[in-house]
Amino acid sequence: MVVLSVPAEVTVILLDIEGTTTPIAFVKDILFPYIEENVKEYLQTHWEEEECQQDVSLLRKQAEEDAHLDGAVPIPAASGNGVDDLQQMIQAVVDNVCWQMSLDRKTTALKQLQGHMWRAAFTAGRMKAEFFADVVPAVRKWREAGMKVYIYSSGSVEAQKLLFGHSTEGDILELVDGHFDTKIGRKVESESYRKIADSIGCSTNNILFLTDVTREASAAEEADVHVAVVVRPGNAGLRDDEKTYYSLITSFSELYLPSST
Ligand SMILES: CSCCC(=O)C(=O)COP(=O)(O)O
Ligand SMILES: [Mg+2]
Repeated sequence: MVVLSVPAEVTVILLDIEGTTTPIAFVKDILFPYIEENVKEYLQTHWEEEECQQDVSLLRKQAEEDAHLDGAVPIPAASGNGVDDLQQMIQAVVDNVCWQMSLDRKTTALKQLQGHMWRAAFTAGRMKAEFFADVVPAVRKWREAGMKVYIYSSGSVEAQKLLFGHSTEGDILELVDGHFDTKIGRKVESESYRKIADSIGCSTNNILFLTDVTREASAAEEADVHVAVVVRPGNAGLRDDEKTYYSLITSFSELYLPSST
């Protein structure tokens, strides 16, 4: 088995979700289709609620910023002109959400609405999040060795908590010391990793970030965070130069903590 030694200065392990702790197939084949199939009904049922109106406002603001992009779908402001106007507005939000999802965009606005929609499915027990088999045993071991474990995903913090709270391994939320999402910044920007270190109260070089996406690894590394790229079944392939440059692991069990036996 390949073993990757964790540098002694590392005290925090920061984990990506999709493609790292959780199969991309679970996200692409279960979580995302749930949104596409249910968004219209969700909006029609929850439209009058404050939370739903906040989600729509954030999506509208994002749509304004996206206006210059090819195929962007605008969301008109409410004119208050009755049922037809409402149905048109809901359809515009649906089309905007589906357009963003077709590009796998990671905007905070999209991720916030998705999180709210998944809540009903997870809490009703209609959905359970999948984790790779090596994840929970490794995280337990790291924590026993004194490591802190944090999550940094484009999925909203609320959605992250749903996944960890309703997994095929049971409620594993207690294994996580804290969560970060794109509210702290995009995962492909190095400043986000500096802010995460500040928020945890450590230096960036105390963190080891595990992700499947090399653009995220590169941004983290630029901020002096240690990185390893996680290679899982179903993940996008890596170029040869990426395979040579990055430390690669195929299972969390390949990480060796000098402090553990
Ligand atoms: C709570 S994760 C839901 C999946 C998701 O929406 C997503 O965008 C995953 O992105 P990641 O940053 O974990 O690769
Ligand atoms: Mg990922």
